[in-house]
Amino acid sequence: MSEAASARSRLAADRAAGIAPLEPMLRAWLPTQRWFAGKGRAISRLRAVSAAELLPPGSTPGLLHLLLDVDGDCYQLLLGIRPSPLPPALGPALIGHVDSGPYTGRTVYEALGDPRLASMLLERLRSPGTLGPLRFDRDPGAPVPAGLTPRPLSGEQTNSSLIYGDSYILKVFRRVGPGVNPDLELPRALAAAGCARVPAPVAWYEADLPGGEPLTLGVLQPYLRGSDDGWQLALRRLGAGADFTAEAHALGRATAEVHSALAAALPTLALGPEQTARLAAGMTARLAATVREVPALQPYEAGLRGAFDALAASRGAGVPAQRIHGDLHLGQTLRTADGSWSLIDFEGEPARPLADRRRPEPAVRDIAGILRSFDYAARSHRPFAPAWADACRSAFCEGYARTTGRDPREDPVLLRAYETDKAVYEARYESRHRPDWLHVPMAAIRRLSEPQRPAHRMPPPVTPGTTPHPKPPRRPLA
Ligand SMILES: Nc1ncnc2c1ncn2[C@@H]1O[C@H](COP(=O)(O)OP(=O)(O)O)[C@@H](O)[C@H]1O
Ligand SMILES: O=P(O)(O)O[C@H]1O[C@H](CO)[C@@H](O[C@H]2O[C@H](CO)[C@@H](O)[C@H](O)[C@H]2O)[C@H](O)[C@H]1O
Repeated sequence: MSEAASARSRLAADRAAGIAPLEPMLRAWLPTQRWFAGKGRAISRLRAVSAAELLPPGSTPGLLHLLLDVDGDCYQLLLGIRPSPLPPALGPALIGHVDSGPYTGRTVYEALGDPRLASMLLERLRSPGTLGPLRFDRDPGAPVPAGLTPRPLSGEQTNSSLIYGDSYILKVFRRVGPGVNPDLELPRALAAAGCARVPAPVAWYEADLPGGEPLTLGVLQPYLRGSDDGWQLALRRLGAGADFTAEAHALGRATAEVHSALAAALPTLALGPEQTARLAAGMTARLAATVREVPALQPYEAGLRGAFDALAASRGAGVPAQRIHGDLHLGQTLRTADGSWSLIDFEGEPARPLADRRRPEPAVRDIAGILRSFDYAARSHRPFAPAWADACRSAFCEGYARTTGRDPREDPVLLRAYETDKAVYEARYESRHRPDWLHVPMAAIRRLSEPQRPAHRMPPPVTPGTTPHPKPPRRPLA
């Protein structure tokens, strides 16, 4: 680090203590952000964990990087600082005006909305090095061109992303914690193993804070221009009364390739009877907690528990466990312009502790996630299209088996336990975030709580492209 930069970082450390004048505006602004997890309750504690000036506030614009502890959760903020008033184009990014302390008379705003600051961030990622607690790194074999035009990604997401020149996408993680984020760790491991199913990180940045592991803050990876999100594609096909089994089959193969590469590249385990029983106990405990939160589940609790009891009782031999995606559903898949599938967003379920998300698990957890997604798609359609979902589920499993030699349906007890666990998770997710969608996991809950009958098993394999498909929708989606 240059002398000037080190002086700046010392100054920034002093300013971490001096951000007090920003506090009131941050308290008001944070709950308005999609990525802020503490909505619905007043913020009691807010303090800066670190501050680094990527551009000093004397420059116009200035760029301040903050890690904020908000009631025990750590958030990453990138704040632009300019003299008032802001240019009109930055109006929507406004956070507030400062009237005391080191930034007196200036306006603070969300930096990712400012193309100049977004460009500056890319420049920083292009040249490895440190600035205060921040460490910028890149893959030396994948140089990123300068001067790419930035734009924020529109649409719902857990974090915040910027697209550069339609060639790269930078994900800025919002809620962060010590330990490498699997969304950096797994794609890097896959890239090193030569697996092309996942866009390979080309640059990333982390924070080194005293006394802990580094925190992953952002990852830059190639942007798959012109790709279709698997969820939207499935809905479009359903709406047109069209078949999706060829795609489901190919997605099964792609998922299996990713699983095989992860198993080869990273530690694996065989879960013995005790560990399997513990896994089942974890699912049972999640169910009990969810029943308390979503009373509609209560009549089905005993039936659902049966799936977990069966898992606990079923094991003589070990269940293979490995690193997995952890939150796989159709919205995490991209079909590229050449028709091949890629998987994205390896963060896992963001609400789970990082240590849990990094633990090896049976790969069937991911498979259950995709199978549930076909059901979601079919139930978003009017009329409900069960044959479409069944055919997709079969085609996916077949594609998976084609690559790994093992059809997930050969272990119905394990598959049912994971599908049940996912449906329970979805019931909680929907009741918290989209109550209008609760009926979708509830339908699965009813089905999965029934005693297992042979008829309950999935239909035999289909030849892709030959599925009976539903009629076009008669009325809009729910
Ligand atoms: N490499 C990529 N190429 C094209 N689009 C992408 C890529 N990575 C992410 N996206 C798009 O960005 C959206 C958000 O990405 P995601 O990793 O799911 O972020 P988050 O974890 O914040 O939800 C995805 O749904 C997808 O549409
Ligand atoms: O946004 P994330 O990727 O973190 O995932 C969360 O939100 C998903 C909805 O956006 C939710 O997925 C559920 O709904 C999908 C349709 O919108 C469906 O395809 C999935 O199968 C279903 O689980 C996901 O559960 C939640 O973690």
